[in-house]
Amino acid sequence: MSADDTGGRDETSRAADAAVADDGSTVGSGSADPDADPEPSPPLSISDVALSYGGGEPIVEAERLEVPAGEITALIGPNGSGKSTLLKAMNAELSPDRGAVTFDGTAVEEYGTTELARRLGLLSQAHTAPESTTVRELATHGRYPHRGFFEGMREEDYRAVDRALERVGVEHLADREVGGLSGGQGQLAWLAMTLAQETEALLLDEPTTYLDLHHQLRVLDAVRELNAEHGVTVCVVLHDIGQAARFADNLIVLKDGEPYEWGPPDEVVTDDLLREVFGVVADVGFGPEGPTVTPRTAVADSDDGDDDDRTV
Ligand SMILES: Nc1ncnc2c1ncn2[C@@H]1O[C@H](COP(=O)(O)OP(=O)(O)OP(=O)(O)O)[C@@H](O)[C@H]1O
Repeated sequence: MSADDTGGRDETSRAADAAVADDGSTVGSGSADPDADPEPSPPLSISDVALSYGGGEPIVEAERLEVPAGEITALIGPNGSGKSTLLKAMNAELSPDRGAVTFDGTAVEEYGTTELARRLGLLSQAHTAPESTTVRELATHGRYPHRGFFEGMREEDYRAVDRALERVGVEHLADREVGGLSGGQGQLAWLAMTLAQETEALLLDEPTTYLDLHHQLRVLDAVRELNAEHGVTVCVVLHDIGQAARFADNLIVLKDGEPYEWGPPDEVVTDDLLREVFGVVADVGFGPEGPTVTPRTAVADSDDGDDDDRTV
């Protein structure tokens, strides 16, 4: 699918407000039959958006993009191409200079902060918490949007925190202070906080950074599980293109702040794309789980992507 193709997806099939599922969780709309497919959470849509910091030159411009309802979409692109900036706009942290980002048909800025946080969870790259905060306390912060201002933790909040710690595999770190964690352990702790929010949609900015392969797969499995069990809509920034192609239902490729291509991985990932967008010569194959990518070498900086095959 090309960047300017509207895709014609039906935006009317939106889930009702989050309901309490059988296991007490509040993600998605739940279902009486555990074997039935969950009703998908709403989509995120971007139309005619220009994003900048402080009203300067646009960093991202996109006519139309969609993170489809109840599907996993990976946002990929070179360093500085605008992935985090786009995610910030999806979470109403950055107001568009033009156009709108909508979730469930409403511009994200029109939601109150707490209401949006109840429905949309963001794992950003910028983490700050007092060093003495324990992993469990951090995960507990994820429950604030679901509690009244003066309310303490309810039974369902404790259960949500336990579920998040378990999903991410950090129960054994629950009483450790975040200041004493390794980079990867810290990343998992912040992810547990985001999952404890139990939202209908998840925006994850490089959730696998710092993680060894086992933990990368564990995190992606946890996200896939949430998507399959609760229909959670996911937009995730990943740098490993092969991993993104295996994991996601759709890819959005950003280049220099503009959508270059979007659609299913087997349509999007080609050796031309890897060369022209990522500046790498790579072999692209097709396995049972979708495209496989074997990077060979970096294209020389002076190569403009024409027929010249020089490599560094
Ligand atoms: N707070 C900011 N103020 C001004 N410019 C910014 C700010 N944050 C990012 N930028 C600029 O916006 C552009 C896109 O940055 P962004 O972080 O969105 O890219 P990215 O694709 O997520 O990159 P990476 O893969 O390196 O994380 C870059 O040129 C960056 O320098």
